[in-house]
Amino acid sequence: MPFAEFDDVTIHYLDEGTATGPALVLAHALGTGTHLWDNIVPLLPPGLRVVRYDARGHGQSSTPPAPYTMGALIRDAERLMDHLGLRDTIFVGLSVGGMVAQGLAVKRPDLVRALVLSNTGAKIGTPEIWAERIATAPRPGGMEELAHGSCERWFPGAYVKAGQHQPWYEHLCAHDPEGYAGCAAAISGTDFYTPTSGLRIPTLGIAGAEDGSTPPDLVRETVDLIPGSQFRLLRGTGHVPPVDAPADYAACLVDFIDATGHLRATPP
Ligand SMILES: O=C(O)CC1=CCC(=O)O1
Repeated sequence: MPFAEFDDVTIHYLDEGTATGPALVLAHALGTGTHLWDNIVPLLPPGLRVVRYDARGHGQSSTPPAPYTMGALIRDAERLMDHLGLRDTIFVGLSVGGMVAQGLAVKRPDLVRALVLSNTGAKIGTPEIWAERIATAPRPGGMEELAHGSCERWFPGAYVKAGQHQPWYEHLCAHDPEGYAGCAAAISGTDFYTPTSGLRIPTLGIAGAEDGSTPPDLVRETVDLIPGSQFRLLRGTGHVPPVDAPADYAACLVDFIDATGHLRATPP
């Protein structure tokens, strides 16, 4: 199981596909992990190197004491990519992963040649919403309460009614409250409207029509900060389309990878 050890955190990652190919990096949402991408990776074109990782406080990465800053989450991605010798990648970030994507592209343009900002925003929620979740996470039954609310916001009603959300509900219930609260604090303190509006790289925004966390208008407003960006609205899905609409989601990625010429790019 690959791990990268840094001074304050150990990051678990998966490095798949063609080792010498141009790279795609996948950064997940709050309360999920590398498995968010399980249905997507097999649908990506051959020839790519596909790297995904667990954010600090998530999955098999370590959980430093909360709270975390967005700067720390960005630094983790940066250090992992340097550790793996990745440059000129397409960085796909979903939700908080999309915030990391924006910050990383501003900080280290050598690492990111194109961006997919999926179900995310330059700013997500309000300090009050995040303070409430940070207080709830460590309470007895707190993660269950958060898991319930998350599934309501993340998935279309019919998906929840049919019980298809159940594995994700259980995953969220079992999530380390410190890791959840730590990353929630990072989101709470982040407003990327100004830095993101300075980006000048190919960008695709992906939104789910039934996303109760980062609605389509927020995703569109965010990618509109970057001149020339594209926007795709996926119907019948919510906040985590790699889970409930993998074929449509992968098709968006494949079209974008084609349009950027990434597979024709010379690997680093
Ligand atoms: O938990 C949510 O409602 C949605 C969310 C915000 C940031 C993230 O990664 O997930």
